[in-house]
Amino acid sequence: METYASNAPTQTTSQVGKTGVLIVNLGTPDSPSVPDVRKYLREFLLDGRVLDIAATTRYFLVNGIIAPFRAPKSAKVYRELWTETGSPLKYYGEVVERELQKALGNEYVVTLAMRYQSPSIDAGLARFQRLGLNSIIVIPFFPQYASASTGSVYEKVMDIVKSWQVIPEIKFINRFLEHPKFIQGFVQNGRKYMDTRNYDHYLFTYHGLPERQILKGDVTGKVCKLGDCCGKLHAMNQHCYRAQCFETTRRLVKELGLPEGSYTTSFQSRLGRTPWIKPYTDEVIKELTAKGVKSVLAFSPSFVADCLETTIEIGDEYRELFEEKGGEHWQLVESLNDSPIWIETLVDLVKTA
Ligand SMILES: C=CC1=C(C)c2cc3[nH]c(cc4nc(cc5[nH]c(cc1n2)c(C)c5CCC(=O)O)C(CCC(=O)O)=C4C)c(C)c3C=C
Ligand SMILES: [Fe+2]
Ligand SMILES: [Fe+2]
Repeated sequence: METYASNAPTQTTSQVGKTGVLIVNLGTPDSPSVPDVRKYLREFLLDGRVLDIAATTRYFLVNGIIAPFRAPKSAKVYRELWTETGSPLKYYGEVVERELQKALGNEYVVTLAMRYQSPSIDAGLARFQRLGLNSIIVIPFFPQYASASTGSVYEKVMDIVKSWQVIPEIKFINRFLEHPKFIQGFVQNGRKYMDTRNYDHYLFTYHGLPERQILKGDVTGKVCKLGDCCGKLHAMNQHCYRAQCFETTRRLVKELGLPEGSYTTSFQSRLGRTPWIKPYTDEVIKELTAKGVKSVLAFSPSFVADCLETTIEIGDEYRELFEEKGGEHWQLVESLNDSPIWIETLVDLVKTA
């Protein structure tokens, strides 16, 4: 068979013609030690798509303030998250890598990468280059598109392959919130709790973003006002992350059969003093408890694997706030992790790419 990269060092004819599938999640520290967490935060927050401010201010802020002061605090929380298999984000990534490889068979080479820290996107793509694969499918593990997540993965991949002599066909999966099996995965997990008790309210809490990042994505400058306009996803606001989150909730609510008024969409994890997209999860929790809500089932559909933002922020910190304000029963629905339906979702995404 013809190969396009005949000088690739470990290429074998048996690999030629295969498709590389690069599954990419955000990344996590190598360990919960302060130096490793600092290294992770530095790489993450020096990304101009994540902290989208002037480069000199970003360097000053990250190196002078965030890395020295936030790293010890974050490391403490990462120690609570860490299990005997390490960081859940990475552990589930590795299981999914194996399961997806099994499900796809030997026409495909599946490789896990992290946008920050390890295993790196450089290493994953170098593997594909050595094997002389014909095409690559990149699946960022973010159900909704955001410049800070999916956009950053695209930029990194393009930055690496730009120096290759032969750039194979590359397909990027932009988002998958509409995929019925992705929705069904969260529905299955949620039903496990709904079958055993009733909840006063259902919360769909997504990773937040600075408002300016959403507004920069509106090329017309006229469509997104960060208000009710994001409530419906249509041709003109396709790239609005906030609108994509509301659409995700709409689909989940439909499948779960939740009545109007029994659920809320909110945004968590804000950092810094600039405005982030609203409503803020902590404020919603205070409003709900003030209205007498005693039990909440919380979904986190911007994450496909449990991580610091789900297990600790939603599972522990928001629970504490809820109970402090008079709430009685707070339950986090686990993420898709290594569930068979998540593997089936990925198989579909690959086969239809
Ligand atoms: C400006 C800051 C941040 C933006 C913008 C941002 C966007 C964003 N992040 C995720 C997914 C994850 N983020 C995680 C952790 C995390 N996020 C930020 C900041 C921004 N994220 C920080 C500083 C951290 C580290 C933890 C901390 O110190 O608080 C994680 C968890 C990783 C883990 O190890 O478990 C995920 C996942 C998305 C999808 C997103 C844009 C939509
Ligand atoms: Fe984040
Ligand atoms: Fe919007």
